[in-house]
Amino acid sequence: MCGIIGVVATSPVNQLLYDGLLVLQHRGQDAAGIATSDEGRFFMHKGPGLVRDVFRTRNMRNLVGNVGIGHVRYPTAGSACNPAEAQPFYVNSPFGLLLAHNGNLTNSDELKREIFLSDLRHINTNSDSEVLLNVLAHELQAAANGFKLDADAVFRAVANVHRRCRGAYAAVVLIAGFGLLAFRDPHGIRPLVVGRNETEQGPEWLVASESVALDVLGYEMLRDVAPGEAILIRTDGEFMSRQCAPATVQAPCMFEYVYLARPDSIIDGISVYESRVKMGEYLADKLRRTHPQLEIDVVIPIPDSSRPAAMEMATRLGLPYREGFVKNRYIGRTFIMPGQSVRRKSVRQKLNTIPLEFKGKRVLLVDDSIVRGTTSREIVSMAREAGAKKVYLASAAPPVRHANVYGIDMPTKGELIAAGRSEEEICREIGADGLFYQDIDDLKASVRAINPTISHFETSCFDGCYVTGDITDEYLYGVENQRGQARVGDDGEDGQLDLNLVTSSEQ
Ligand SMILES: O=P(O)(O)OC[C@H]1O[C@H](OP(=O)(O)OP(=O)(O)O)[C@H](O)[C@@H]1O
Ligand SMILES: NC(=O)CC[C@H](N)C(=O)O
Ligand SMILES: [Mg+2]
Repeated sequence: MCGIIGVVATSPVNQLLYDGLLVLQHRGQDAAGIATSDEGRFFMHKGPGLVRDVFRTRNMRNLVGNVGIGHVRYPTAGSACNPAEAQPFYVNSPFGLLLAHNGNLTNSDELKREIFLSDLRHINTNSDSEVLLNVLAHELQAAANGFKLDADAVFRAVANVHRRCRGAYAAVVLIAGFGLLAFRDPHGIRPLVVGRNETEQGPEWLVASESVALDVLGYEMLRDVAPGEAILIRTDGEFMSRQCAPATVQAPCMFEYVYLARPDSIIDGISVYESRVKMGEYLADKLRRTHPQLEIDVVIPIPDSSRPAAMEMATRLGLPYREGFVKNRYIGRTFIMPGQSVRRKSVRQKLNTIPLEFKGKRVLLVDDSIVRGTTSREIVSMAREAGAKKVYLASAAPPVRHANVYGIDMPTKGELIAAGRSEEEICREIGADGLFYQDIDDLKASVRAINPTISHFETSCFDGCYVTGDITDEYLYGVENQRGQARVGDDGEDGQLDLNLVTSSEQ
């Protein structure tokens, strides 16, 4: 779940893209990049690290132009420490293209072979996003009418991308001298919204992973990009869109609502915050139903993402809500950090207890999800060290028992604390006195309560049902091996990349 952003404006966009990436930082902490376009010429700076570390004033000055795209990366293919896999990716032919991608292709190995053998294109990294760009490049070349590119050709090319690519992809693409293209896979697994800003010089358009970017940058939210849809904005501000997939079954990723997205975002008509509050409501009702005698003195959230659910649980159960853990705001999200040892260390560095809230009490700790158990193991023992009499743990999401192949880096079942374990065994493993999970149906109901028009969600990590229909055990086994090897040495490395590209503007 990387963060992507694209803009067509009437004035320079470098600062706007930087600010937008800062707002999307929670979606990827490993690398960042911005590319801009000015009169058919591309400018790009990208590298490993947080947005604030990757861009210096001199880099920003070089990013000229009124059109651009940006990316923050959380790798699901390749490795976190390879600077060559930072995005956007560039190909010079046809026309000059730059792409930023959120998601994960599930047939990238197959496509890579095909691209080499039939399309005569070379892929130089292990990133599936480079594959996506090359498929698009090939299809654009084939669809372009002679040397002239028009909107119809672009939409036909995206239709062929949908035909060839499997998995999850929300992408923004700069086409040199032509404009900004944005598209979402036929299931709409990863989010993408479009907004507009009226200026005296004409309309400006912004496409981003989450609506919070529109809010903060002063754009008015127009709508979500529909599953399978492509949006094309010419450099002069002309806006066009077309449905490019023959059949779509909308299935937004459930984990966006549980954890990934910011609570102040609205994805596919569902307020992330409201859905999390509902999760708390359903979980409180389940707890009362299944454990009517359980005595709890206080509800304590595990910051940050669990707060809305924890607060609602406390209200519903008629219990006090207390902030028992203080978070160091300068340490990023643990779950999306590369490498288990760094994740474990960061939980202790990030969270500290206020003993007063634990001493002699029966505490109910609430988290949004338990994935590898890194956070809960540490937190439960910290609560005991702080003097808690009983430590119960509730998870606003059901047990995560299956690998994710659509843009969340949990490719190996073995790393998931709930894989192959009963709830009692997980509870023992975590060291809690009781463990309470949300039911999958209640999770779905929590999200549907906000927007009943969406009937399907991508819930594979909870139920093992993969919406794209192409995921076999053999495939999952292959991914486990591949990712296991790629992650070795994911401990960070410096290496920034500047590109100052001259491209043709003769389209
Ligand atoms: O079981 P685990 O593998 O530890 O993963 C789950 C935990 O990771 C996330 O927190 P994170 O610290 O990433 O971010 P947050 O501050 O948004 O809660 C999530 O909110 C859980 O607390
Ligand atoms: N989490 C994502 O969206 C990752 C995008 C892409 N698969 C990469 O690894 O860079
Ligand atoms: Mg958390």
